[in-house]
Amino acid sequence: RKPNKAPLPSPPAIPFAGHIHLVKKPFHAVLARLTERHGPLFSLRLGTFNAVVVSSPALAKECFTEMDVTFANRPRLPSWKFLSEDYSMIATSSYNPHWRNLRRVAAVQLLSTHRVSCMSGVISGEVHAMVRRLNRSATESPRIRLKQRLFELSLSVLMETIANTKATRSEATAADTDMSVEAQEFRTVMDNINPLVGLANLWELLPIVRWFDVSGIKNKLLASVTRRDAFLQRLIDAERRKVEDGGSEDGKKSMISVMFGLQKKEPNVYTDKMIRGLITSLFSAGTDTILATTEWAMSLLLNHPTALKKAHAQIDQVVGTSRLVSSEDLSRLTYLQCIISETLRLYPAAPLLLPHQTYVDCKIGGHTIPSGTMLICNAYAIHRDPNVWEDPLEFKPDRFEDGKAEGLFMIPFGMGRRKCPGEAMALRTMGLVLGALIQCFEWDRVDDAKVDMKEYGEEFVVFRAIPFEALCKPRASMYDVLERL
Ligand code: HEM
Repeated sequence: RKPNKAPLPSPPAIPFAGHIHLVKKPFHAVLARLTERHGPLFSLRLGTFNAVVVSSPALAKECFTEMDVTFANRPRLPSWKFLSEDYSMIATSSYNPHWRNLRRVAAVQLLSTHRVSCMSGVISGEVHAMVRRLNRSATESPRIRLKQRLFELSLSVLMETIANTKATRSEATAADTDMSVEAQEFRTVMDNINPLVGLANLWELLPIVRWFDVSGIKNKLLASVTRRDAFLQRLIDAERRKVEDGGSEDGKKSMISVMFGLQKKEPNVYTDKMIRGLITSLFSAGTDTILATTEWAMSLLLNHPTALKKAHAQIDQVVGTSRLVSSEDLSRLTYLQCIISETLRLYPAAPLLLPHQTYVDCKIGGHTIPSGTMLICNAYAIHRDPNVWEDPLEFKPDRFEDGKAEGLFMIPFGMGRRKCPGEAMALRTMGLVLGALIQCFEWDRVDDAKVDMKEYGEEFVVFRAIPFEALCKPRASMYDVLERL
């Protein structure tokens, strides 16, 4: 590519403050609007961070293929110091041998496709439990909220696969909250942390806000971290006791016991700190992302009843009505997969991925980018690029049918070295839960109005601004299956 001597486009800045006036939630939407004005590559000064924002398939490919290593670092966001034991956890660590080791354990030992297949029975078990409780609630009162139920589901899938907690975990109640004691505890921790961190918070960006810290953000973060760590330490201790008592057979091993096995062989590499850090990262990265995507999918389906009917019909044809959707069915439920892809296109749970950073001077689009610059990749804008997608704002799962979208660029899980290692687990869980929700229940809007699709961006995940609410009726043809759950 030819060098580009022209300065990088940049919105008007305020002396000293840079572009702080542009920092608003949801930040991906602000950046998408700036892209319309300044093009797919522009720079921002966000307090102490110099950033470039990339919003086109070509530039994203350039950053995450040719320049993958160059951009494999993470910026040092102040909140990550407290949340991730001084930047030592997988999602926040710099690109170095320590990160490579964490990544190998996560991708190969804990979350590989093979491991996810081994965990399928456990994931299905949690989906069945959710459907059983939903059936009970819907029979009593058809008006259903899904957010807490989906959080309970994603947390219990992680608790079960990470720490085999079935025997000790409390039962979620059938009431509308449908949250176990553990889910309520972890939700509180996440709700306390989420609004305080991420790129759209002045505390992250401006040292002066941190020095005075009038809202006491640092102390709030530290208090939440103490609570989070106590929750996770209890899981680790309980699993250690079980392993000492003999543990489970290979295929059914929890992630913690897999790591204890590694620790036995190489105690200096697989330290307690490393195990605790990995567990923390998986819980933080895996719960809200699965919850948000499934909630978006259900909202889109309620606004597009034809797609919902088509998914129903395929599930009835492939699975029938005498049993629930299973992992083995997922590859044949092609339309369900199209729905999940189209949801991830329109509402990627982490619309700006996680921020990257270059550790050397480099070039993007021919422009020189100095070492230490933060890279923000706007997957949300890329997924809605009219040059790539026909009717980009429309929900059209059919566009993915029969490989029609092959070659069209989307990166809901990121790309390159720092790509999400939880993709296989997320897709398996979302396929099973969405498949079961469609198979077992009739869904309808609570009134004639379409489901409001307003977004609410916190931390790095974008949720529905108004929690999903719908009328839910068990399908008569599934009564027998639901009774047996
Ligand atoms: C719909 C569900 C999910 C979505 C959309 C998603 C998306 C992402 C994205 C965009 C990133 C950042 C990639 C980058 O920096 O370029 C990421 C990182 C990560 N995700 Fe996920 N994720 C999901 C579920 C999960 C699950 C279930 C787990 C594990 C249980 C997980 C674990 C991680 C970890 C550990 C990282 C950090 C990787 C690193 O920095 O090396 N994610 N995810």
